[in-house]
Amino acid sequence: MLINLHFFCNLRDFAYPTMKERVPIIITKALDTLNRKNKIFIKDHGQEVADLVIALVGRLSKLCYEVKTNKPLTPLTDKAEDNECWNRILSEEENPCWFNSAWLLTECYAYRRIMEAVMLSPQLGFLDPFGEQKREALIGAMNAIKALVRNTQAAVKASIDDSKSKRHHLNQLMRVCLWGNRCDLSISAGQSNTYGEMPEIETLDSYLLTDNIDQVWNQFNVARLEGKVVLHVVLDNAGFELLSDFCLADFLTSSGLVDRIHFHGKPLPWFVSDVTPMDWDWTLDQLTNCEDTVMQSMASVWKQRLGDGGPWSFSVHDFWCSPCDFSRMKRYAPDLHSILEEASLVIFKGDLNYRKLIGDLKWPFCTPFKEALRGFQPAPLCALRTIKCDTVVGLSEGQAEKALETTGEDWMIPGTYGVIQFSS
Ligand SMILES: O=P(O)(O)OC[C@@]1(O)O[C@H](CO)[C@@H](O)[C@@H]1O
Ligand SMILES: [Mn+2]
Repeated sequence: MLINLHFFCNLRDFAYPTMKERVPIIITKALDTLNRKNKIFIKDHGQEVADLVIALVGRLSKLCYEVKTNKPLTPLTDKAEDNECWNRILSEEENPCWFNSAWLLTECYAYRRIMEAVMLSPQLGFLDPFGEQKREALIGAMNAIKALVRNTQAAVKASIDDSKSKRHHLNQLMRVCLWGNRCDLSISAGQSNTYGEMPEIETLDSYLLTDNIDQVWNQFNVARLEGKVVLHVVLDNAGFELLSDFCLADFLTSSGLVDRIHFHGKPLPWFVSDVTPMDWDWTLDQLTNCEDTVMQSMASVWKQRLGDGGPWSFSVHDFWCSPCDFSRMKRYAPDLHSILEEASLVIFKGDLNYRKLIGDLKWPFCTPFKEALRGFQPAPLCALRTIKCDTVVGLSEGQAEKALETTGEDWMIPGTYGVIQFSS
């Protein structure tokens, strides 16, 4: 059994610079944004709310100081639904503090404390400390999105009654969905890192370390023989990545490969870029109201599919914003686990979801993906993940060493490499 193989804040692990530098930068960027918009808050919401935002900024500065000076992790004091679960988990830790507790706990706790600071003033319920960054990122990605939407339409047309073409375009769009995960504001500590035009997807294949697309294709066909094909997508980042998820979903639905798709978002602003219900609605509104008629019509179809009785649906669950890795889902969120059990396939997007799939443990690189799941298998699942922290499994002998040699010691940090890993 793996013991003490969690990430802690020692100099060797990426956990250290994340907690020492990047999380304080992310908190500071959030409070700076709120400070800068004080006049807008007065204009839009009145002096009382603006004063509450000033108090919020004070709470965020205090949180930043606590992180930097390695203070104890304190129980949550807001009245949110997940408060009791969070405080139970914290109470199970022995003297938890920022630099001595497991990284997965402390990093998730940091984002939950940011939202505690907001939710302590119920009148600020409308506030997303990362909203401005996510909106700017989407607007900055509009050219790439215009190209992607057109490519998706062409893929659907080319795939009608042509299984070989369907297979080829699935391959393409799964890759776009994977590499779209590089666009994440937490790793860049808020610097927008969206693409201009999406680079030719094949040129990125040399960075794709595991490609289980054949098993994904096979799973769709096996599920088709058994009846309805139901896909669940556990979303990650808003902006370009969410559009790549929408386009993959559009292709799968329009080509008849999949009958129903359920998307899982986050109930709270999370790791800067993650998709909240507000991001979901705002993104669809941006596209249906933009001047580009192709995007407008595509997004209108998506909105119809999300309507009553449509084939698409969206929901959130507190568990996605808990510090629990997914092997604990059955115990901490049995309702969510049984929802996933209905799926023909569950796609998990991004790095944090991948860390939770494998317990954020320091596995040997060649550990089989299924072994690293440690029993978490509500349904056949596929991880689409660009590597942004120092753990990965399912590699073949020598791959990690080659990547290290080619790219240098930080090869696992900026999302340069990716994996498409399937387990059933
Ligand atoms: O889940 P995502 O959006 O792909 O990445 C989340 C992330 O940016 O945050 C953590 C480090 O701060 C890592 O898991 C990863 O770098
Ligand atoms: Mn994310």
